[in-house]
Amino acid sequence: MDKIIRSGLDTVDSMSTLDFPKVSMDWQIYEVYEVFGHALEYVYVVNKEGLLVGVLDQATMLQVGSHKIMRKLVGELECQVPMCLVSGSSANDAVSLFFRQKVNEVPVTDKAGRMIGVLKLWSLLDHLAGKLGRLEQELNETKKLTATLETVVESPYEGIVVVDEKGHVIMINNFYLESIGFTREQAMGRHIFELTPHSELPDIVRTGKAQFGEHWKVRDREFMIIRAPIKKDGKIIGALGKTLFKDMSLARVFARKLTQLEDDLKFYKEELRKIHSASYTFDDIIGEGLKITATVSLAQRAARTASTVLLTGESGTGKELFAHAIHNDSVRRHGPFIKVNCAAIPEQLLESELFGYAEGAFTGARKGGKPGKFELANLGTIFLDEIGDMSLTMQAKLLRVIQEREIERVGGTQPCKIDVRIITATNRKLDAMVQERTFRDDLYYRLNVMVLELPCLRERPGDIELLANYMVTKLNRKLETDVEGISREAMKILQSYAWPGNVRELESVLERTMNMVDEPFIFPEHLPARILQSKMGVDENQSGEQSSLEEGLNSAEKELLVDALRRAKGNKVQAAKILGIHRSVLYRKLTKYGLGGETLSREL
Ligand SMILES: Nc1ncnc2c1ncn2[C@@H]1O[C@H](COP(=O)(O)OP(=O)(O)OP(=O)(O)O)[C@@H](O)[C@H]1O
Repeated sequence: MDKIIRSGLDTVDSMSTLDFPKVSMDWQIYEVYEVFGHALEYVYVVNKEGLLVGVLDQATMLQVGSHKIMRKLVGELECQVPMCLVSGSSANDAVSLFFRQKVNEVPVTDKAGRMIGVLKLWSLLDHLAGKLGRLEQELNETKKLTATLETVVESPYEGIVVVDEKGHVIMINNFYLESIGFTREQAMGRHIFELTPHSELPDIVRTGKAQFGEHWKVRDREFMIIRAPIKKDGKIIGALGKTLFKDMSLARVFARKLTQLEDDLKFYKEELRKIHSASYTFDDIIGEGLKITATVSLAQRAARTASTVLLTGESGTGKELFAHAIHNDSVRRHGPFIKVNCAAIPEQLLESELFGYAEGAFTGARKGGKPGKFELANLGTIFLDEIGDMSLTMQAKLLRVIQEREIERVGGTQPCKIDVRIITATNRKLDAMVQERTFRDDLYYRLNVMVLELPCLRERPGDIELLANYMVTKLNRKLETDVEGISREAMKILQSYAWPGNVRELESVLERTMNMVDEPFIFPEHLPARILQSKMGVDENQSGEQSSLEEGLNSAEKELLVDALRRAKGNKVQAAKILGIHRSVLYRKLTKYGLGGETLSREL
């Protein structure tokens, strides 16, 4: 008996995955579980404590005869089991009898007839019914999933094929079938090479490497496709081939859209970079006068250091231009250039604008907080324009930042180290403000490290012509105009004007004029009245020498005109070309020198 039980016990492990009911520990019974089939495949023998003491497999039972085993067991345990179990010639008969009678619980009594437990048989029918129910549910779910999958797979816009690990087609949609010219019956189960001889899906199965955006040509149609391995438990069990677009024309539309989006992105990135970068260099600073050239050299020297720079000068003298140039000539040129106009931001906002704010710092504060200009300028330059307009409170905070080289967001708790070069500018007299105690002296001394005083335009009249011509070229680009230049007379007027608004005023006068003028040259009558008024002074101051020079120039010009007309045989368009001037300028000059009609014929 021991031997039988032991040999049976050896099978327990191999059966552990089967769906057996659990042995209840509080049953004082002997249990027999029927597992499957019409025979008792296994008999579990449980002792009074409910512990499994043995497993008898079918072979053992058939060999020995289950009724004998039962008898033996019963004998050993001194109990009786009903005759139905032990009377049959084989275990099969006994089980059949049970199922016919739909009996699955049999009382077990001792020799004295006292019931000592229940012999339980697991009913195969109940077991199967339960299993069937579960299977049906699983089947329904699988059907639903299959229907969903079919809808997805049957896309009218994409072809899909799936092969197993041997390269045989196990799934294919109609779009794909149409593309390769096969029916479903012909394709399913066939090796992919029989459908598309150059298919790379078997390679994907072999290498496990996906391919994306590959070009695929089949029967004069072109597609863009992806191929990907299908894995289960880390093992490659097949491969998927999928076209990405209905055809290449759609792919091209998509590619065009993508390129457009990329271009837009590039454009906006560039715009953002421009906003946060300095646009001008020292080459953009025009001027040959002593004062301006000396200031440029000093600025170039400042660019090579990390010191704070203070730019002073009247409005429009080019302070911002210099700040850009210094940044662009410094080691920080690849870092950001952030400009803050301290006068333009309301006092209560300036602190958060400069230092940022932490999340929840105030009602309406952005989630995650917001970095301030100092943080944005990290590793670059911050240009604090109109520093003289900063309140005393803010001056104190700025001083702290300059001294500590760290900032703390409004409402924040953590100071943050920054590496920023500071350039400040003002058109106010900071030293006088210090005397008046409207500007902190300690901050003034911190800012006053390298001071650049920009000359105003009236101090360098010699540069007006240079600047004006430079502006005409610059404005032609901006306004898309074709102004060739400024006439001598108009230039004289510009040079005699005081330019209280400095270079900015000169630029705006020329912009306004160029917008109005239809001719290639700017003449005095095109200039604004306030500028023209300065002409009076010039006329009065003109010397005899200047007049004779002008006369000389005029007669030389007249000669050139006549000569060109002669060479062009009187053709004015041709003559204008020879002179390199516009036709309308030629007409104007002909009128000026009285070279119209008969006079001209005589001259020629
Ligand atoms: N030397 C110069 N060469 C060429 N352009 C100049 C020069 N100086 C100034 N400009 C031009 O004049 C205009 C005004 O210059 P900018 O804004 O730098 O002056 P600003 O001193 O900073 O003025 P504000 O004090 O009003 O801020 C800009 O278009 C600038 O390019």
